[in-house]
Amino acid sequence: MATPHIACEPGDIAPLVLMPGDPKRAERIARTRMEGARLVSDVRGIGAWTGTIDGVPMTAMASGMGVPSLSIYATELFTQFGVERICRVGTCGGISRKVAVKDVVVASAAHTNSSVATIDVPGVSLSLTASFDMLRGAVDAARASGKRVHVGPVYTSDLFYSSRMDIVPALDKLGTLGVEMEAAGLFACALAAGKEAAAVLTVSDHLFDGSGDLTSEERESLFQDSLEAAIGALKA
Ligand SMILES: O=P(O)(O)O[C@H]1O[C@H](CO)[C@@H](O)[C@H]1O
Ligand SMILES: O=c1cc[nH]c(=O)[nH]1
Repeated sequence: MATPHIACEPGDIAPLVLMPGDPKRAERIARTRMEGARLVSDVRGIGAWTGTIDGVPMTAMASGMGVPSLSIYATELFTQFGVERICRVGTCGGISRKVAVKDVVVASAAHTNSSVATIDVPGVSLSLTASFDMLRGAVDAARASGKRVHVGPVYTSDLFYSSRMDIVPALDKLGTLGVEMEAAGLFACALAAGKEAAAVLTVSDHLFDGSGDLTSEERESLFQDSLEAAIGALKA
């Protein structure tokens, strides 16, 4: 049965989902890393591609940008399409000076200014964390490839263009690796549905040094290391 935002039958979506923010990245994952990929839904230009990766059925489908957009797709996938695990394959801006552009960041948790952390249980700010098994799978896969990988908390911001850049040094001091816009929402949707999620991010720019920032074309295409770690997370 189709939902308002996904026009296919539950059997058209695999239990394991790779979820970039960018629909073009989802299509690129399908065309370059999937076997037998077929487009099963394309509502609002958010293509859902289902095929196999290393013999395992998987779907690649974008979240769009921000927690509100991601939460629509993640909730429908978890609650209506039998999805068990979603791994975000995203980009982030570096906050910690330990991370460099093109490095892989595996989010163990996500701090956020989004209401997803506080809306469900009044008076409580929820801990929004990755699934332990998926986290371990992502880190093992990333380390096996010999690439630079960092594991730790990220900051999920509701705003890309924020007037509060003054908070970044405090986040840095608390060990926050980078900033992006969806991980906390994904972890919250998984919690609510009793399912699992993780987030693997390519560092696309650095808040304290913009000299090596990726171009929009590179943001779309330079995600190979993150993708392999995300596949490791889904298969763990
Ligand atoms: O590259 P994606 O996965 O979209 O992730 C990051 O890029 C977008 C902002 O440019 C936001 O969605 C942010 O989270
Ligand atoms: O949200 C994001 C994503 C990538 N880079 C940033 O600086 N912010």
